[in-house]
Amino acid sequence: MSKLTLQNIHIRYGDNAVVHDVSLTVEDGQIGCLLGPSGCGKTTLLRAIAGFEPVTQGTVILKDQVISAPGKHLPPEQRNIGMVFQDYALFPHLSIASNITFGIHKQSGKDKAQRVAELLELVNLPGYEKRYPHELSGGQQQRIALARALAPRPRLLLLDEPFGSQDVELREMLAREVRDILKREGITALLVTHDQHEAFAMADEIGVLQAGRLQQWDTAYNLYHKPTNPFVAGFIGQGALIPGTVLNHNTVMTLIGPVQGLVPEDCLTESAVHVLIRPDDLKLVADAPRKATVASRMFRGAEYLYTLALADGSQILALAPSHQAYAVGNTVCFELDMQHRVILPAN
Ligand SMILES: Nc1ncnc2c1ncn2[C@@H]1O[C@H](COP(=O)(O)OP(=O)(O)OP(=O)(O)O)[C@@H](O)[C@H]1O
Repeated sequence: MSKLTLQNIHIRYGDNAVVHDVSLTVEDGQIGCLLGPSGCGKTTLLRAIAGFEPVTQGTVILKDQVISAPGKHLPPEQRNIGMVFQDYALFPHLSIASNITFGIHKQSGKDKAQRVAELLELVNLPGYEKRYPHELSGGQQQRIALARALAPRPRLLLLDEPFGSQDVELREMLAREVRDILKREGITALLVTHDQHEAFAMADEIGVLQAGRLQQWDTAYNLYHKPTNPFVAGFIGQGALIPGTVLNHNTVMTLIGPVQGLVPEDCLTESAVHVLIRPDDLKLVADAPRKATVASRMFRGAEYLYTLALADGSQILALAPSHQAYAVGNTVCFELDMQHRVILPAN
């Protein structure tokens, strides 16, 4: 398996530039993910890596080999890259064994049968050789699609919204299962999704894309706890950015009082900043000087997620046990119990 490197990739469709200066590395045996809203260019990047779109500028390198660059384009069939799509596209009239061996027709019958048995074992469906796709659940069919993509021992596996057609509850579980399979095989992979739970469940590193630009390439933990810009702070997890003014290198004054945290070096005293407040940074209590009004609430089983309106109309989120319920319109008191210390420049 192989390391994947994208260096300063730009991609256009005619006059329309859709990917701007994207650079990233997925190390050998690691699982990377491109995460972002619809239309941000995720599939376009994946198609460029697979060789279905040329790059306008930049270089795609797979295991020390330049496979795409302006004026250089290795055809998709020579890249040895496997792909898994949302609709898994198994051939309905072929058995599971024939579906899996579809891409390895050069091997002998005995080698193929051995590879099929090995892959069915790997995806936890041993003995399914003679079945047909319609006899399998959606999740099982997706695992067969994975086995088919792995059959020719690709250098890299690309997965485009692979669990998009599954129930939300199933997706995270499948993502975990597929991660375990890829890790067992030591496969380098790049996943594309707009579902952050899927990304968290599967990837070692995640890139957040917005309008064709990579905003941050990092671990799930860092994206949540250390976002480097307002887009990532708002896109990953839940929370609100509230305005503040820098008091000193370690303190920002906000509407809900002073917040301690490392102020970015380029934010001078008295300059305007934003402070990220996640729902778990707030504790609702019986009495405290800080007050807000319940604007709305959502039942989450063990907890309610409250949207609270502050005096100036800005909103923050808070989690509280559901047995301790507050109605919409109620005034609540809260304390700050800052788990996150994210302060970002205001512009
Ligand atoms: N073949 C094409 N010709 C012209 N424009 C295209 C083509 N394919 C995609 N686009 C445009 O490029 C942009 C990026 O599309 P892309 O499919 O890469 O987004 P995406 O992030 O994968 O979205 P989604 O999550 O909805 O699949 C969009 O504005 C889209 O309309």
